[in-house]
Amino acid sequence: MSFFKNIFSKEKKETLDKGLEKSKESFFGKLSKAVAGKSKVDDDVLDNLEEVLVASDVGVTTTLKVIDRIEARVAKDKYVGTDELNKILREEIAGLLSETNIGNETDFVIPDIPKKEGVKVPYVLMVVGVNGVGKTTTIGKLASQFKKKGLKVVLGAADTFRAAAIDQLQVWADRTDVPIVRQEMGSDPASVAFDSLKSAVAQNADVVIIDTAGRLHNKVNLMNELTKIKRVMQKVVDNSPHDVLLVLDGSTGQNAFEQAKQFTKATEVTSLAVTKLDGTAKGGVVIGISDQFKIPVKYIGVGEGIDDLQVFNKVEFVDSFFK
Ligand SMILES: Nc1nc2c(ncn2[C@@H]2O[C@H](COP(=O)(O)OP(=O)(O)OP(=O)(O)O)[C@@H](O)[C@H]2O)c(=O)[nH]1
Repeated sequence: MSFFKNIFSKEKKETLDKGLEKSKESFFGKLSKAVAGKSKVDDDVLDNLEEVLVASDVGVTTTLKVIDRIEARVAKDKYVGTDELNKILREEIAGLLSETNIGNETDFVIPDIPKKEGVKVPYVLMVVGVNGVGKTTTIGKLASQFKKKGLKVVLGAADTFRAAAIDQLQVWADRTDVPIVRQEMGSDPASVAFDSLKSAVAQNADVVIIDTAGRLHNKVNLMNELTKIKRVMQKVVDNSPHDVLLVLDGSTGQNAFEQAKQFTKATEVTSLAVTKLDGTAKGGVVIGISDQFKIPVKYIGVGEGIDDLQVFNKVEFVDSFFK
């Protein structure tokens, strides 16, 4: 029985366990096969383990790092059963996640931004990511969670490239009963972001979430657009955005790595949300991306429902993944 069960809410744990079901099944099945019939950790076992990690979308670089650590820890040819190997693997992966995911957050909180000349300053969260990864849904879920915490939220529809994106954000604004700042399709995204921040300040809002367009096919445009949005936002709130959250679809495995690479080249990404971890066996992507890009995973999506976004907690994640 796991010690962590006592710390975290039962409901959250159940959703996480269920969300990671496919990743776990596939991981465990393969892990058991990797050591089946073996009585010691030899090159064969390490090779098999490497294959399992790569197949779980942990990524080659991170996989090799984990294998090296296990090799350094377990004396070659020493007897190690599945349970013990699993325990060692779990400890090494938890250690790896700890290098980037320093805190152990369990709740939707945002830092307080000091007042400026006596006026409340909202926390500015800019959300980036390509279309279809679950960006709008994540923004909606975040708005709902922050609101539940008693925070005043404003949404900014700065993805003006497609009318559907604005309309979809409007749907979430209505659903969560949160004000939204929007303009016509095709209007300047930076202007929408500027208006959103002005509106948030005027309304004494605690947090403003800015949706942006994620057209990766033209990296220079993307970079220019995000840079301009930031520059214009800083006219209203110093040092904004306080967080640039990149949303990645966990079910796309290696594609998510590629997107992380492109976005980190285009702008400074300060945190990650990995969505759609339910229904995929590629949960290992969380471990690899966080390790390779040295960016903390802040949120994970484990379902389509409004409450199916969780604050990423490395202890819970590893506990659930390896249970
Ligand atoms: N199963 C599951 N589905 C999710 C999750 N997050 C988002 N989705 C679904 O993914 C689909 C795409 O999500 P959107 O929020 O529309 O994606 P987007 O990135 O904003 O894409 P555009 O609106 O096309 O820009 C929707 O059907 C969501 O319900 C998740 O964690 N799990």
